[in-house]
Amino acid sequence: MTIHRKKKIEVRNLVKIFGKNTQKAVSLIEQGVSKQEIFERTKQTVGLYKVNFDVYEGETFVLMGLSGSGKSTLLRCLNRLIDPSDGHILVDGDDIATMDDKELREARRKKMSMVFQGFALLPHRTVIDNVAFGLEIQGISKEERYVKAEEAIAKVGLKGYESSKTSQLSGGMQQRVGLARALATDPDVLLMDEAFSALDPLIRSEMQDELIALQDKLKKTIVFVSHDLDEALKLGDRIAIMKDGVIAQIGTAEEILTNPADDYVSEFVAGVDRTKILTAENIMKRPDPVVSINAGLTVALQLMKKHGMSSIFVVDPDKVVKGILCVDAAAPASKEKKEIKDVMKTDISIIAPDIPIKEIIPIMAEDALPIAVVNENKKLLGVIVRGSILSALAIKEED
Ligand SMILES: Nc1ncnc2c1ncn2[C@@H]1O[C@H](COP(=O)(O)OP(=O)(O)OP(=O)(O)O)[C@@H](O)[C@H]1O
Repeated sequence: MTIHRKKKIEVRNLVKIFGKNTQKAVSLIEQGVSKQEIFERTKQTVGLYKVNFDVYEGETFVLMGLSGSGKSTLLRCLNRLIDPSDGHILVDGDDIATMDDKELREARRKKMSMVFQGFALLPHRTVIDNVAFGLEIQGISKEERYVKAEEAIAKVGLKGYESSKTSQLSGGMQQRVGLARALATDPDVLLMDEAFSALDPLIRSEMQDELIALQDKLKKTIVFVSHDLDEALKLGDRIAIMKDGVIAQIGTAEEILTNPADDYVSEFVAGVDRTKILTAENIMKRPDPVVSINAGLTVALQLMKKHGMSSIFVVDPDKVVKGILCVDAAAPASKEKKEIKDVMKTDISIIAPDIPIKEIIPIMAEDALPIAVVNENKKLLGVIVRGSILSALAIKEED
């Protein structure tokens, strides 16, 4: 990643062994013995082994993996709901792993909140009491906690429901209460453990959209656990794929789909609809050569011949796309002393780099000419031809 951003969380060599004889288990892992065999031989469970990653400020980082891969253990180590066996968890440079109780309480109060699966609400209390509860246990005055609770309730769109009993609310609304409770303390970091897994698919998708919208405004650092790949791809700026307590790959959705680190990750992502995830930017080719609108048709024809192209994009001196020149039109026109601008096709397909393949396919079907990928100033960034889509989707061309 080239953008320079502040690291909010740095996890270093994190190990969690469930059981008493952690050293024995660690030495077996180091000999390459599998998690399953370690359990059979020692009754120790490897929860996490030498996990390393960073989460940047304002990022949504998703921990993803099959059941038992260690996602929840990892998330719970971040705020020490589970004590790690070894390693470091730096939040703003302070090591959560080595904090004493007082420091830990302080860090949890100021820095991190957790949103649980199944909401963990008090059913007979009202919405506002539930939201204020987190502040109450932190010893914040009644007046202040109700002001903050009101604010958090508004953020999650529950204004008007302050005095409803949570047991009377729908699942989606209950999860909003859980989210409001986590937001009430205004934490920098939100830890979300399968937060939407208990919701039915439609509500779940709605909550995902709302989290994305909320995150656009609040810009928290979010670590989100999910076993659902679609959810991970939708929410995560980056995703860590876990297997047997280790991280198999960390990357953006595009990186993981286009360049899976191993067979495990490949299998994991095999069923994903790539046309929804991969964008123009991921599949475009470099746009060279292009021809200047001020060049002659002979130059354009030579370029096309040299590079085996049947068409070429025409650009102005600022690299802004002006049209496309096809060899069929250029060849006869060059004999009539015409200029590029007289014969180029100006009605061309132009798309932004973040357009998913799903939306590019119909454009390509309508017009077989290459598509120009341009930035907001219409400068040419890349070119998409039929083959770019086919190879991105790993489809063999029949003819
Ligand atoms: N308290 C515990 N005592 C012993 N083993 C545990 C404990 N908690 C978790 N484990 C084991 O640690 C491993 C990782 O579990 P964890 O719950 O973190 O996985 P997960 O990826 O979150 O799975 P799920 O999606 O099912 O919640 C599993 O093998 C699990 O059995």
